Amino acid sequence: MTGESALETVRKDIDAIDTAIHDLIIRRTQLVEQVRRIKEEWAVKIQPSREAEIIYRLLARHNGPFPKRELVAIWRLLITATLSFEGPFSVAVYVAGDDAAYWDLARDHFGQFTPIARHGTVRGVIEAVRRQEASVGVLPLPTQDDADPWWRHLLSSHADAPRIIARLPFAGPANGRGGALEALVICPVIVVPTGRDRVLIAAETYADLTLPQFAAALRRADLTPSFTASWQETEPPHPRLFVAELDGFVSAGDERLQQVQDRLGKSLNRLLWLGGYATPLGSEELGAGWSAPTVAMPRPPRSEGASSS
Ligand SMILES: O=C(O)C(=O)C[C@]1(C(=O)O)C=C[C@@H](O)C=C1
Repeated sequence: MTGESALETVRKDIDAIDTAIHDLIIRRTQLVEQVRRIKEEWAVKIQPSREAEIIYRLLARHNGPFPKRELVAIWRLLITATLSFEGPFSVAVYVAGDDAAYWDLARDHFGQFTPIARHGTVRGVIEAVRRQEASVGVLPLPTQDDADPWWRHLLSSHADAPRIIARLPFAGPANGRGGALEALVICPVIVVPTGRDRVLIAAETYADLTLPQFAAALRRADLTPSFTASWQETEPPHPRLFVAELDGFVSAGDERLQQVQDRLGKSLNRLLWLGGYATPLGSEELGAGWSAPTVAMPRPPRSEGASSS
């Protein structure tokens, strides 16, 4: 067989495979039509934990040279296409001036055809999600020295309040303008355990409670803070706020949170669950070719107002 006729034969096989993949996409969408009807009355359609589980499962069974990041990208597009088929789906993203780094992160995760609206302030993103003008919001990953930490605007016990649902990028840095930049996604939906989770909680105090004391109380209750930060509210009644990211799934009703509340007693005004995320894929899972960003949030320096763990 000549090279050209061999190529012809292989291309016929590729065409047959493309047809089979296409048929399966059509069948998958028919099933999603059932999901769409089940969710008809649901205000929020996105199920971030289910999305992560789909990708964890496929990556675990993957083999052969097809790159895992591209495999994830294909499924992200399938899932995002499905979401907009279930109901209107849009993204509010924080864009600081000309720097569209978070836009790129949002586009990589939610696809190039999902409507994305820019907001020049983190508050604008949160309000857009709260008013249901956007389905999800993309915000910078909190750091120790945020001048205006957005997580404090999420302190609400309201059932429909926006919560943290995902961390981006989910499958390692792509070719976006942000390089190793990371973000959190918010939406008024509650994540459920996937087996690979982190959650964020916030606390409010009017007492002399310090962040190291708060972090120590978490550890005494068998919780593992991987990031903590604090904020002194400038507006009356001037509470001091703490945020902590915890390793593993901890639900809002987890008895360990109750233990923290009991131990700190009156010095803790309230302890709130801010949501969580299925942990993004690490470089070892995705294969070589790029250097992984730190998967835990930046560790706080050992200084006043910060505790390391
Ligand atoms: O399983 C669901 O709830 C779906 O809506 C289907 C699906 C998918 O495409 O598999 C789409 C969107 C959700 O966020 C999760 C999964």
